[in-house]
Formats: sequence, structure tokens, C-alpha cells
Amino acid sequence: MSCFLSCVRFDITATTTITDNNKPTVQESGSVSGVTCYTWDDVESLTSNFSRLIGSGGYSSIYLARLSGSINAALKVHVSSHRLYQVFRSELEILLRLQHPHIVKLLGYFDDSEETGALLLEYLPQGNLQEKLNRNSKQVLPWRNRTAIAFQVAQAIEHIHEKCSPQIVHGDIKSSNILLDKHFNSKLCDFGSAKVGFSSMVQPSKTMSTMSPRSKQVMMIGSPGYTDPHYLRTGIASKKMDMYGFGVVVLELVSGKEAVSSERGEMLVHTAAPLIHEILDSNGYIEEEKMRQFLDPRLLSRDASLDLEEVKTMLSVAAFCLRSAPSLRPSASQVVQTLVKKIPSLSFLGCGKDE
Ligand SMILES: Nc1ncnc2c1ncn2[C@@H]1O[C@H](COP(=O)(O)OP(=O)(O)OP(=O)(O)O)[C@@H](O)[C@H]1O
Repeated sequence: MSCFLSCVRFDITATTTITDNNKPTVQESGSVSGVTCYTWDDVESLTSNFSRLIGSGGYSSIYLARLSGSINAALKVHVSSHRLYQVFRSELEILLRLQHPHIVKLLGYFDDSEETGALLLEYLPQGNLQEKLNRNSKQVLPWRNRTAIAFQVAQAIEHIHEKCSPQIVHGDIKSSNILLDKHFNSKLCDFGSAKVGFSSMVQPSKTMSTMSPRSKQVMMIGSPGYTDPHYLRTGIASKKMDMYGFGVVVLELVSGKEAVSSERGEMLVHTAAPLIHEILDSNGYIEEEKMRQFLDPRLLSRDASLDLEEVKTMLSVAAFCLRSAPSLRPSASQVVQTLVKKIPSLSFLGCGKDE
């Protein structure tokens, strides 16, 4: 099936092969391909007894750790519980498989084999993208960096969806799961909700389909403001749910607004809906005034790298990723190809070369 836009063009073809689910062998001690297995004493010493908290999430606390040679790292300690231990194991097994310049690197781990686990990750000093886009952030993220971040995240998603075996659905693409290094290069993190062995779509298991709506809700993955409505309706996790989350992140990059407004609780996909419909209904035509109204005002007033043609491309990509029918959304490779073709500044940053 083909979708045409004067600005962006995607050929959408759904694939349905399911690949096998080989599990990596995790040794109980020592090192697995450069990944070190630590004791709890090591963990305490690396974090100076958990003295500096640098982040927290629904399942974990993240502490600054110091390796030999004063190299910083981040230690993600999962909350101790049998259920969250499974989340830790699953994230560990996935990170052991992944090596990509735009995916956070696993350096080591602690595992008590029962209920406590911790991951030692490379440290990303600029924190997460959500904080960087925040209106109260001192620094305004330049347009050129925003397009590069979108491109790098698309490359990371392309890697997990199409280039690694077995393939992986991240399940929680959002701006707080995109970390930034000192040059504002992005790295995808938090594989705690990821599903392994999917090629395109996996039906909910029998147990899931016979569950009460309440227990189903507890098992659902994703975060408010980013969750694919098709997944919410059906419980079917697919690569295209990651593309939906990616579409929301692109809207955040363009507008500088949060996926869910902390003041009014409004969802960005809802405020952007008229613009998205206009883009989809008019073959990519966007009135410049409407585009300006949606853009992050901090960019309009003082960013020489801002290019309205690139804004149009980013908005068109977001619009396609947010289409309600998953089969009409582009794949990550299609997004990568479109961005590199339509956004010339990406080549100045060395993006688009095979990494
Ligand atoms: N490697 C890292 N370097 C720097 N900061 C980090 C790193 N890993 C995590 N953080 C910080 O901690 C936050 C939470 O991390 P993460 O999303 O992995 O935790 P979680 O418990 O899985 O969260 P969630 O509630 O989204 O599931 C990130 O948004 C980021 O601010």
C-alpha cells in the first residue's frame, strides 16, 4: 500500500513473520562480552553508598556511579519485589543483546537471582529529552539538535525492529526514555517494557484475552500521552506502537510542549490533531502560519538553524506515525530514509552514514 504526500512519501508494507526467541546465556559471575557481573559490595562502593540520585522511574532509582579512572556511570536499581525482578531480568537480557550507538550501553549488573537486580549503564550527562525540552530548562535545544535526535531515535528503533535478532518492540517510546550525551546525541533507554521475538504483530495471549479489564490494565505497557490507541483497544503490541510513541516525541521536539500538559492535563496528540488531520488530508500541505503557531516559540525568536521546510518534514513524519491504523504508519527504516533525504543538515552532523 502506498501513501503519498508531496512532502513525505512512505511505502507501507506490513510483515508478519515471527522470529525465534533465543535467550542469551548470562554467567553468574565474571564478565559476559565486556559486561561485568558485580557483587552488592561492589555496587555500594561504586555508588559511594547510593549517595547521588540522578533519576527515578516507576520501577527503579538511578544513582551516579564512579568507575576506575573517574569514569561516570549510572546504576539503575530495580525496586525489590518478585514481579519487578522479572522486569530487571528482561531488561538485562535485552541489553545484553544490544549494541548500537544510539542505545544506552550496559556496562555491568548485579543479580541476587531472587528479587533484587541492578544495571550499570553508561552515564548520559545531559539527562533525558523531556527535561531538556521543558520550558523551565535554562538552555533551549537548537533546531539542528532536535532533527538529529529524531533521526538517531529512529535509527535506534530501526535497529531493534529490523536489524537485530530476535527483533524487539520497545513498548515505551517517550521523551524521558531518550537520554542525551554531552553533544546532545541521543540514546534510547529503559527496555523494562520491551517484548522480544516480534516481527510485526503479536496477539495478546489467551490468558490476557480472558482477563478482567482491571487486570488487563495492570499488564498494559506504555505511558500516558504516548500510548497507541490501537494497542489500548486491542492489547496487541506491535512495532507500530513504537512508531506511534515516536510520532509523539517528534511533536514534542517541534512544539517544545509536553506529551501531557502538567498544567491542564491536555494531551499533545489532541492539541495537535487539527494540524495532523490537515497534513494528512492535504497531501502534506501545511499553512506556514499554522506551522508557526505550533512551533516552539523559543525557536522562532532566536534559532538561526531553524528551517521551515525541515519543520514541515518533521510534522509530516509525526502525522504519519500517529495514523490510527497501525498498518498505515511507516516503519522505522522508512522514517530514517525520509529524514536523511529531506533534512540536509543531518549530513553536516555525520548522520545517515552506516553506524
Ligand atoms: N544512563 C543514564 N544516565 C543518566 N541518567 C539516566 C540514565 N538512566 C536513567 N537515567 C535517568 O533516570 C530516569 C529514569 O530512568 P528509566 O526510564 O530507565 O527508569 P524506569 O524505572 O524504567 O522508568 P519508567 O517509569 O519510565 O519505566 C531517566 O528518565 C533519566 O532521567
